[in-house]
Amino acid sequence: MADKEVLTEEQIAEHLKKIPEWKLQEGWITRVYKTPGFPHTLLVANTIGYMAEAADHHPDLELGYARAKVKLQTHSAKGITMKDIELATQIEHSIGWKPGEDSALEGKSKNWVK
Ligand SMILES: C[C@H](O)[C@H](O)[C@H]1CNC2=NC(N)=NC(=O)C2=N1
Repeated sequence: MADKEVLTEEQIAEHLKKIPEWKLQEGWITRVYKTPGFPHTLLVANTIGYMAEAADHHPDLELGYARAKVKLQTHSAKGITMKDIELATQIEHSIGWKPGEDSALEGKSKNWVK
């Protein structure tokens, strides 16, 4: 099945153009979210946990006081597959979401996750 095929470095680079904060690093695609502190770090971890469970595909997480590092690879395929690209894209959209300019919601302006 196509979603189990290991992607080449060139294919990965092409997909990462759409989520440019993600990098290929030693066989993983990775992203560091900087947070204003530990409570937000845990919110990030929980949001990612929910996505991972819904997807039945799971990243490694490294949590610090004000950072969450996310690492994805497909263990069963021993490489990066479309499962990793799709979950990274979903994580990026979920963590990066904020109400738009025309929204009724004000949203948090400062001290948020980057
Ligand atoms: C049965 C279950 O779906 C598999 O073991 C899944 C669970 N989550 C997984 N996550 C990741 N990153 N790689 C896998 O190979 C993997 N396998």
